[in-house]
Amino acid sequence: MQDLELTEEQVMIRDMARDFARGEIAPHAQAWEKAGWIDDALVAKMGELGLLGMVVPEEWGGTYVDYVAYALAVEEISAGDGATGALMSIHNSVGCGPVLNFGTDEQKQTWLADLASGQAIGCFCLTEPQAGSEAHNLRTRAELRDGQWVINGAKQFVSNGKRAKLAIVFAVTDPDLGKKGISAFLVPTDTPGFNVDRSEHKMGIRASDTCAVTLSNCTVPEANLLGARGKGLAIALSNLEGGRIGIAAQALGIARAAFEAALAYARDRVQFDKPIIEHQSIANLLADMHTRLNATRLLILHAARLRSAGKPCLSEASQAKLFASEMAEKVCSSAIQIHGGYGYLEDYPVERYYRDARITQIYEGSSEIQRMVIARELKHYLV
Ligand SMILES: CC(C)(COP(=O)(O)OP(=O)(O)OC[C@H]1O[C@@H](n2cnc3c(N)ncnc32)[C@H](O)[C@@H]1OP(=O)(O)O)[C@@H](O)C(=O)NCCC(=O)NCCSC(=O)CCS(=O)O
Repeated sequence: MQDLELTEEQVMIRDMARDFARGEIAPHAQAWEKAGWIDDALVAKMGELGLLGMVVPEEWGGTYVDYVAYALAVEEISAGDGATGALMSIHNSVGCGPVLNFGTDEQKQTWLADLASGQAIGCFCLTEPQAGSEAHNLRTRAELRDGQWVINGAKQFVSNGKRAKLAIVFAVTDPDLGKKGISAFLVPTDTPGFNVDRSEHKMGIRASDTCAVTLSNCTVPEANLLGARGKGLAIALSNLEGGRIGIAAQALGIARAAFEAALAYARDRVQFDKPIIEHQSIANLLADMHTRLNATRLLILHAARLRSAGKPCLSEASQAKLFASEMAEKVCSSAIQIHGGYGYLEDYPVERYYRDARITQIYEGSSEIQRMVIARELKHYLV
């Protein structure tokens, strides 16, 4: 896709991320998947390059340019490895985002520079065994005792859970107030009582650590309340709005990697005396894949531009995530089809892309939730 609507700075960031992903991420993705862990040195390098502080302004130690630059960078890193794209997107959007948007100056001083440089990775502890799509149905409790918050409960599907130094934890502080009784907390993960119980064994993005966490009398100072008491759900949902742009970009990156692998294979693989790209059925598949990728990027950039401008983009972010994640499954499946039997083998990366892409229809709000959000926002649609 041509760069007509991108600034020089956006192109520069995208190209830097692309070179880095091609040189230092993609060659190791399969090994990291086997190890179930992204190399620590690579994560440190991402921090040095500014890739982990992309929503944080310079004054707080970050590299924020705008959400377009961020989305382009997530796409590139995810084209190198979907798991690394997940780490990057989740850390930026729902790790750094809540501190930046709702933290006091003191909380920002304490955390933002370390988060933005990657010295501290963030994780987002919202989901619970019984509270997935129904985000407000939390059982984790936080009680104020002698000037400290004592938190007890269980969290599920916490990406970056093992690696994180800071957890954004959502807990019920005022059970009688329903959705308005949920609050957010900054919990350093070395706080006694913050326990990572296990890393989950997943279908895809296996190098990304997805954890089950329990909080057992996990006690933090009163000052670790993030934002106003009772505003936890709004804090979670507003950061997920930005997060969904990141996950859409992740899906796009994975799908683009699958497309590029299929294109290269189709140019090389000869059947019936000619490269298979010269067979119309294969050429048509590639044409559809390319079109879907470019249409998706436009949706993502549109949502990213709105968010950069400080405009509401709840529906647009959900549209981008919905479309990108469903597109990614189709495109990755076509890439396997083009590879034939080889596409089903671990020797080629397309089977990993297919597995990695699947989660993007589920986390940070399933496709069903994105449709619900988009439909609800139609109340603003003027006819
Ligand atoms: C299904 C839901 C959309 C339902 O939401 P609710 O109806 O329960 O919420 P509301 O009453 O609409 O809003 C509550 C509160 O939040 C404010 N809000 C909502 N959206 C925004 C926004 N975009 N920006 C700012 N504020 C917002 C709203 O105004 C209300 O505030 P007040 O009370 O009026 O002050 C919702 O439950 C939902 O989205 N569910 C999906 C949850 C989800 O995505 N979970 C995934 C979590 S993380 C994960 O997947 C793991 C990977 S990772 O580690 O990231």
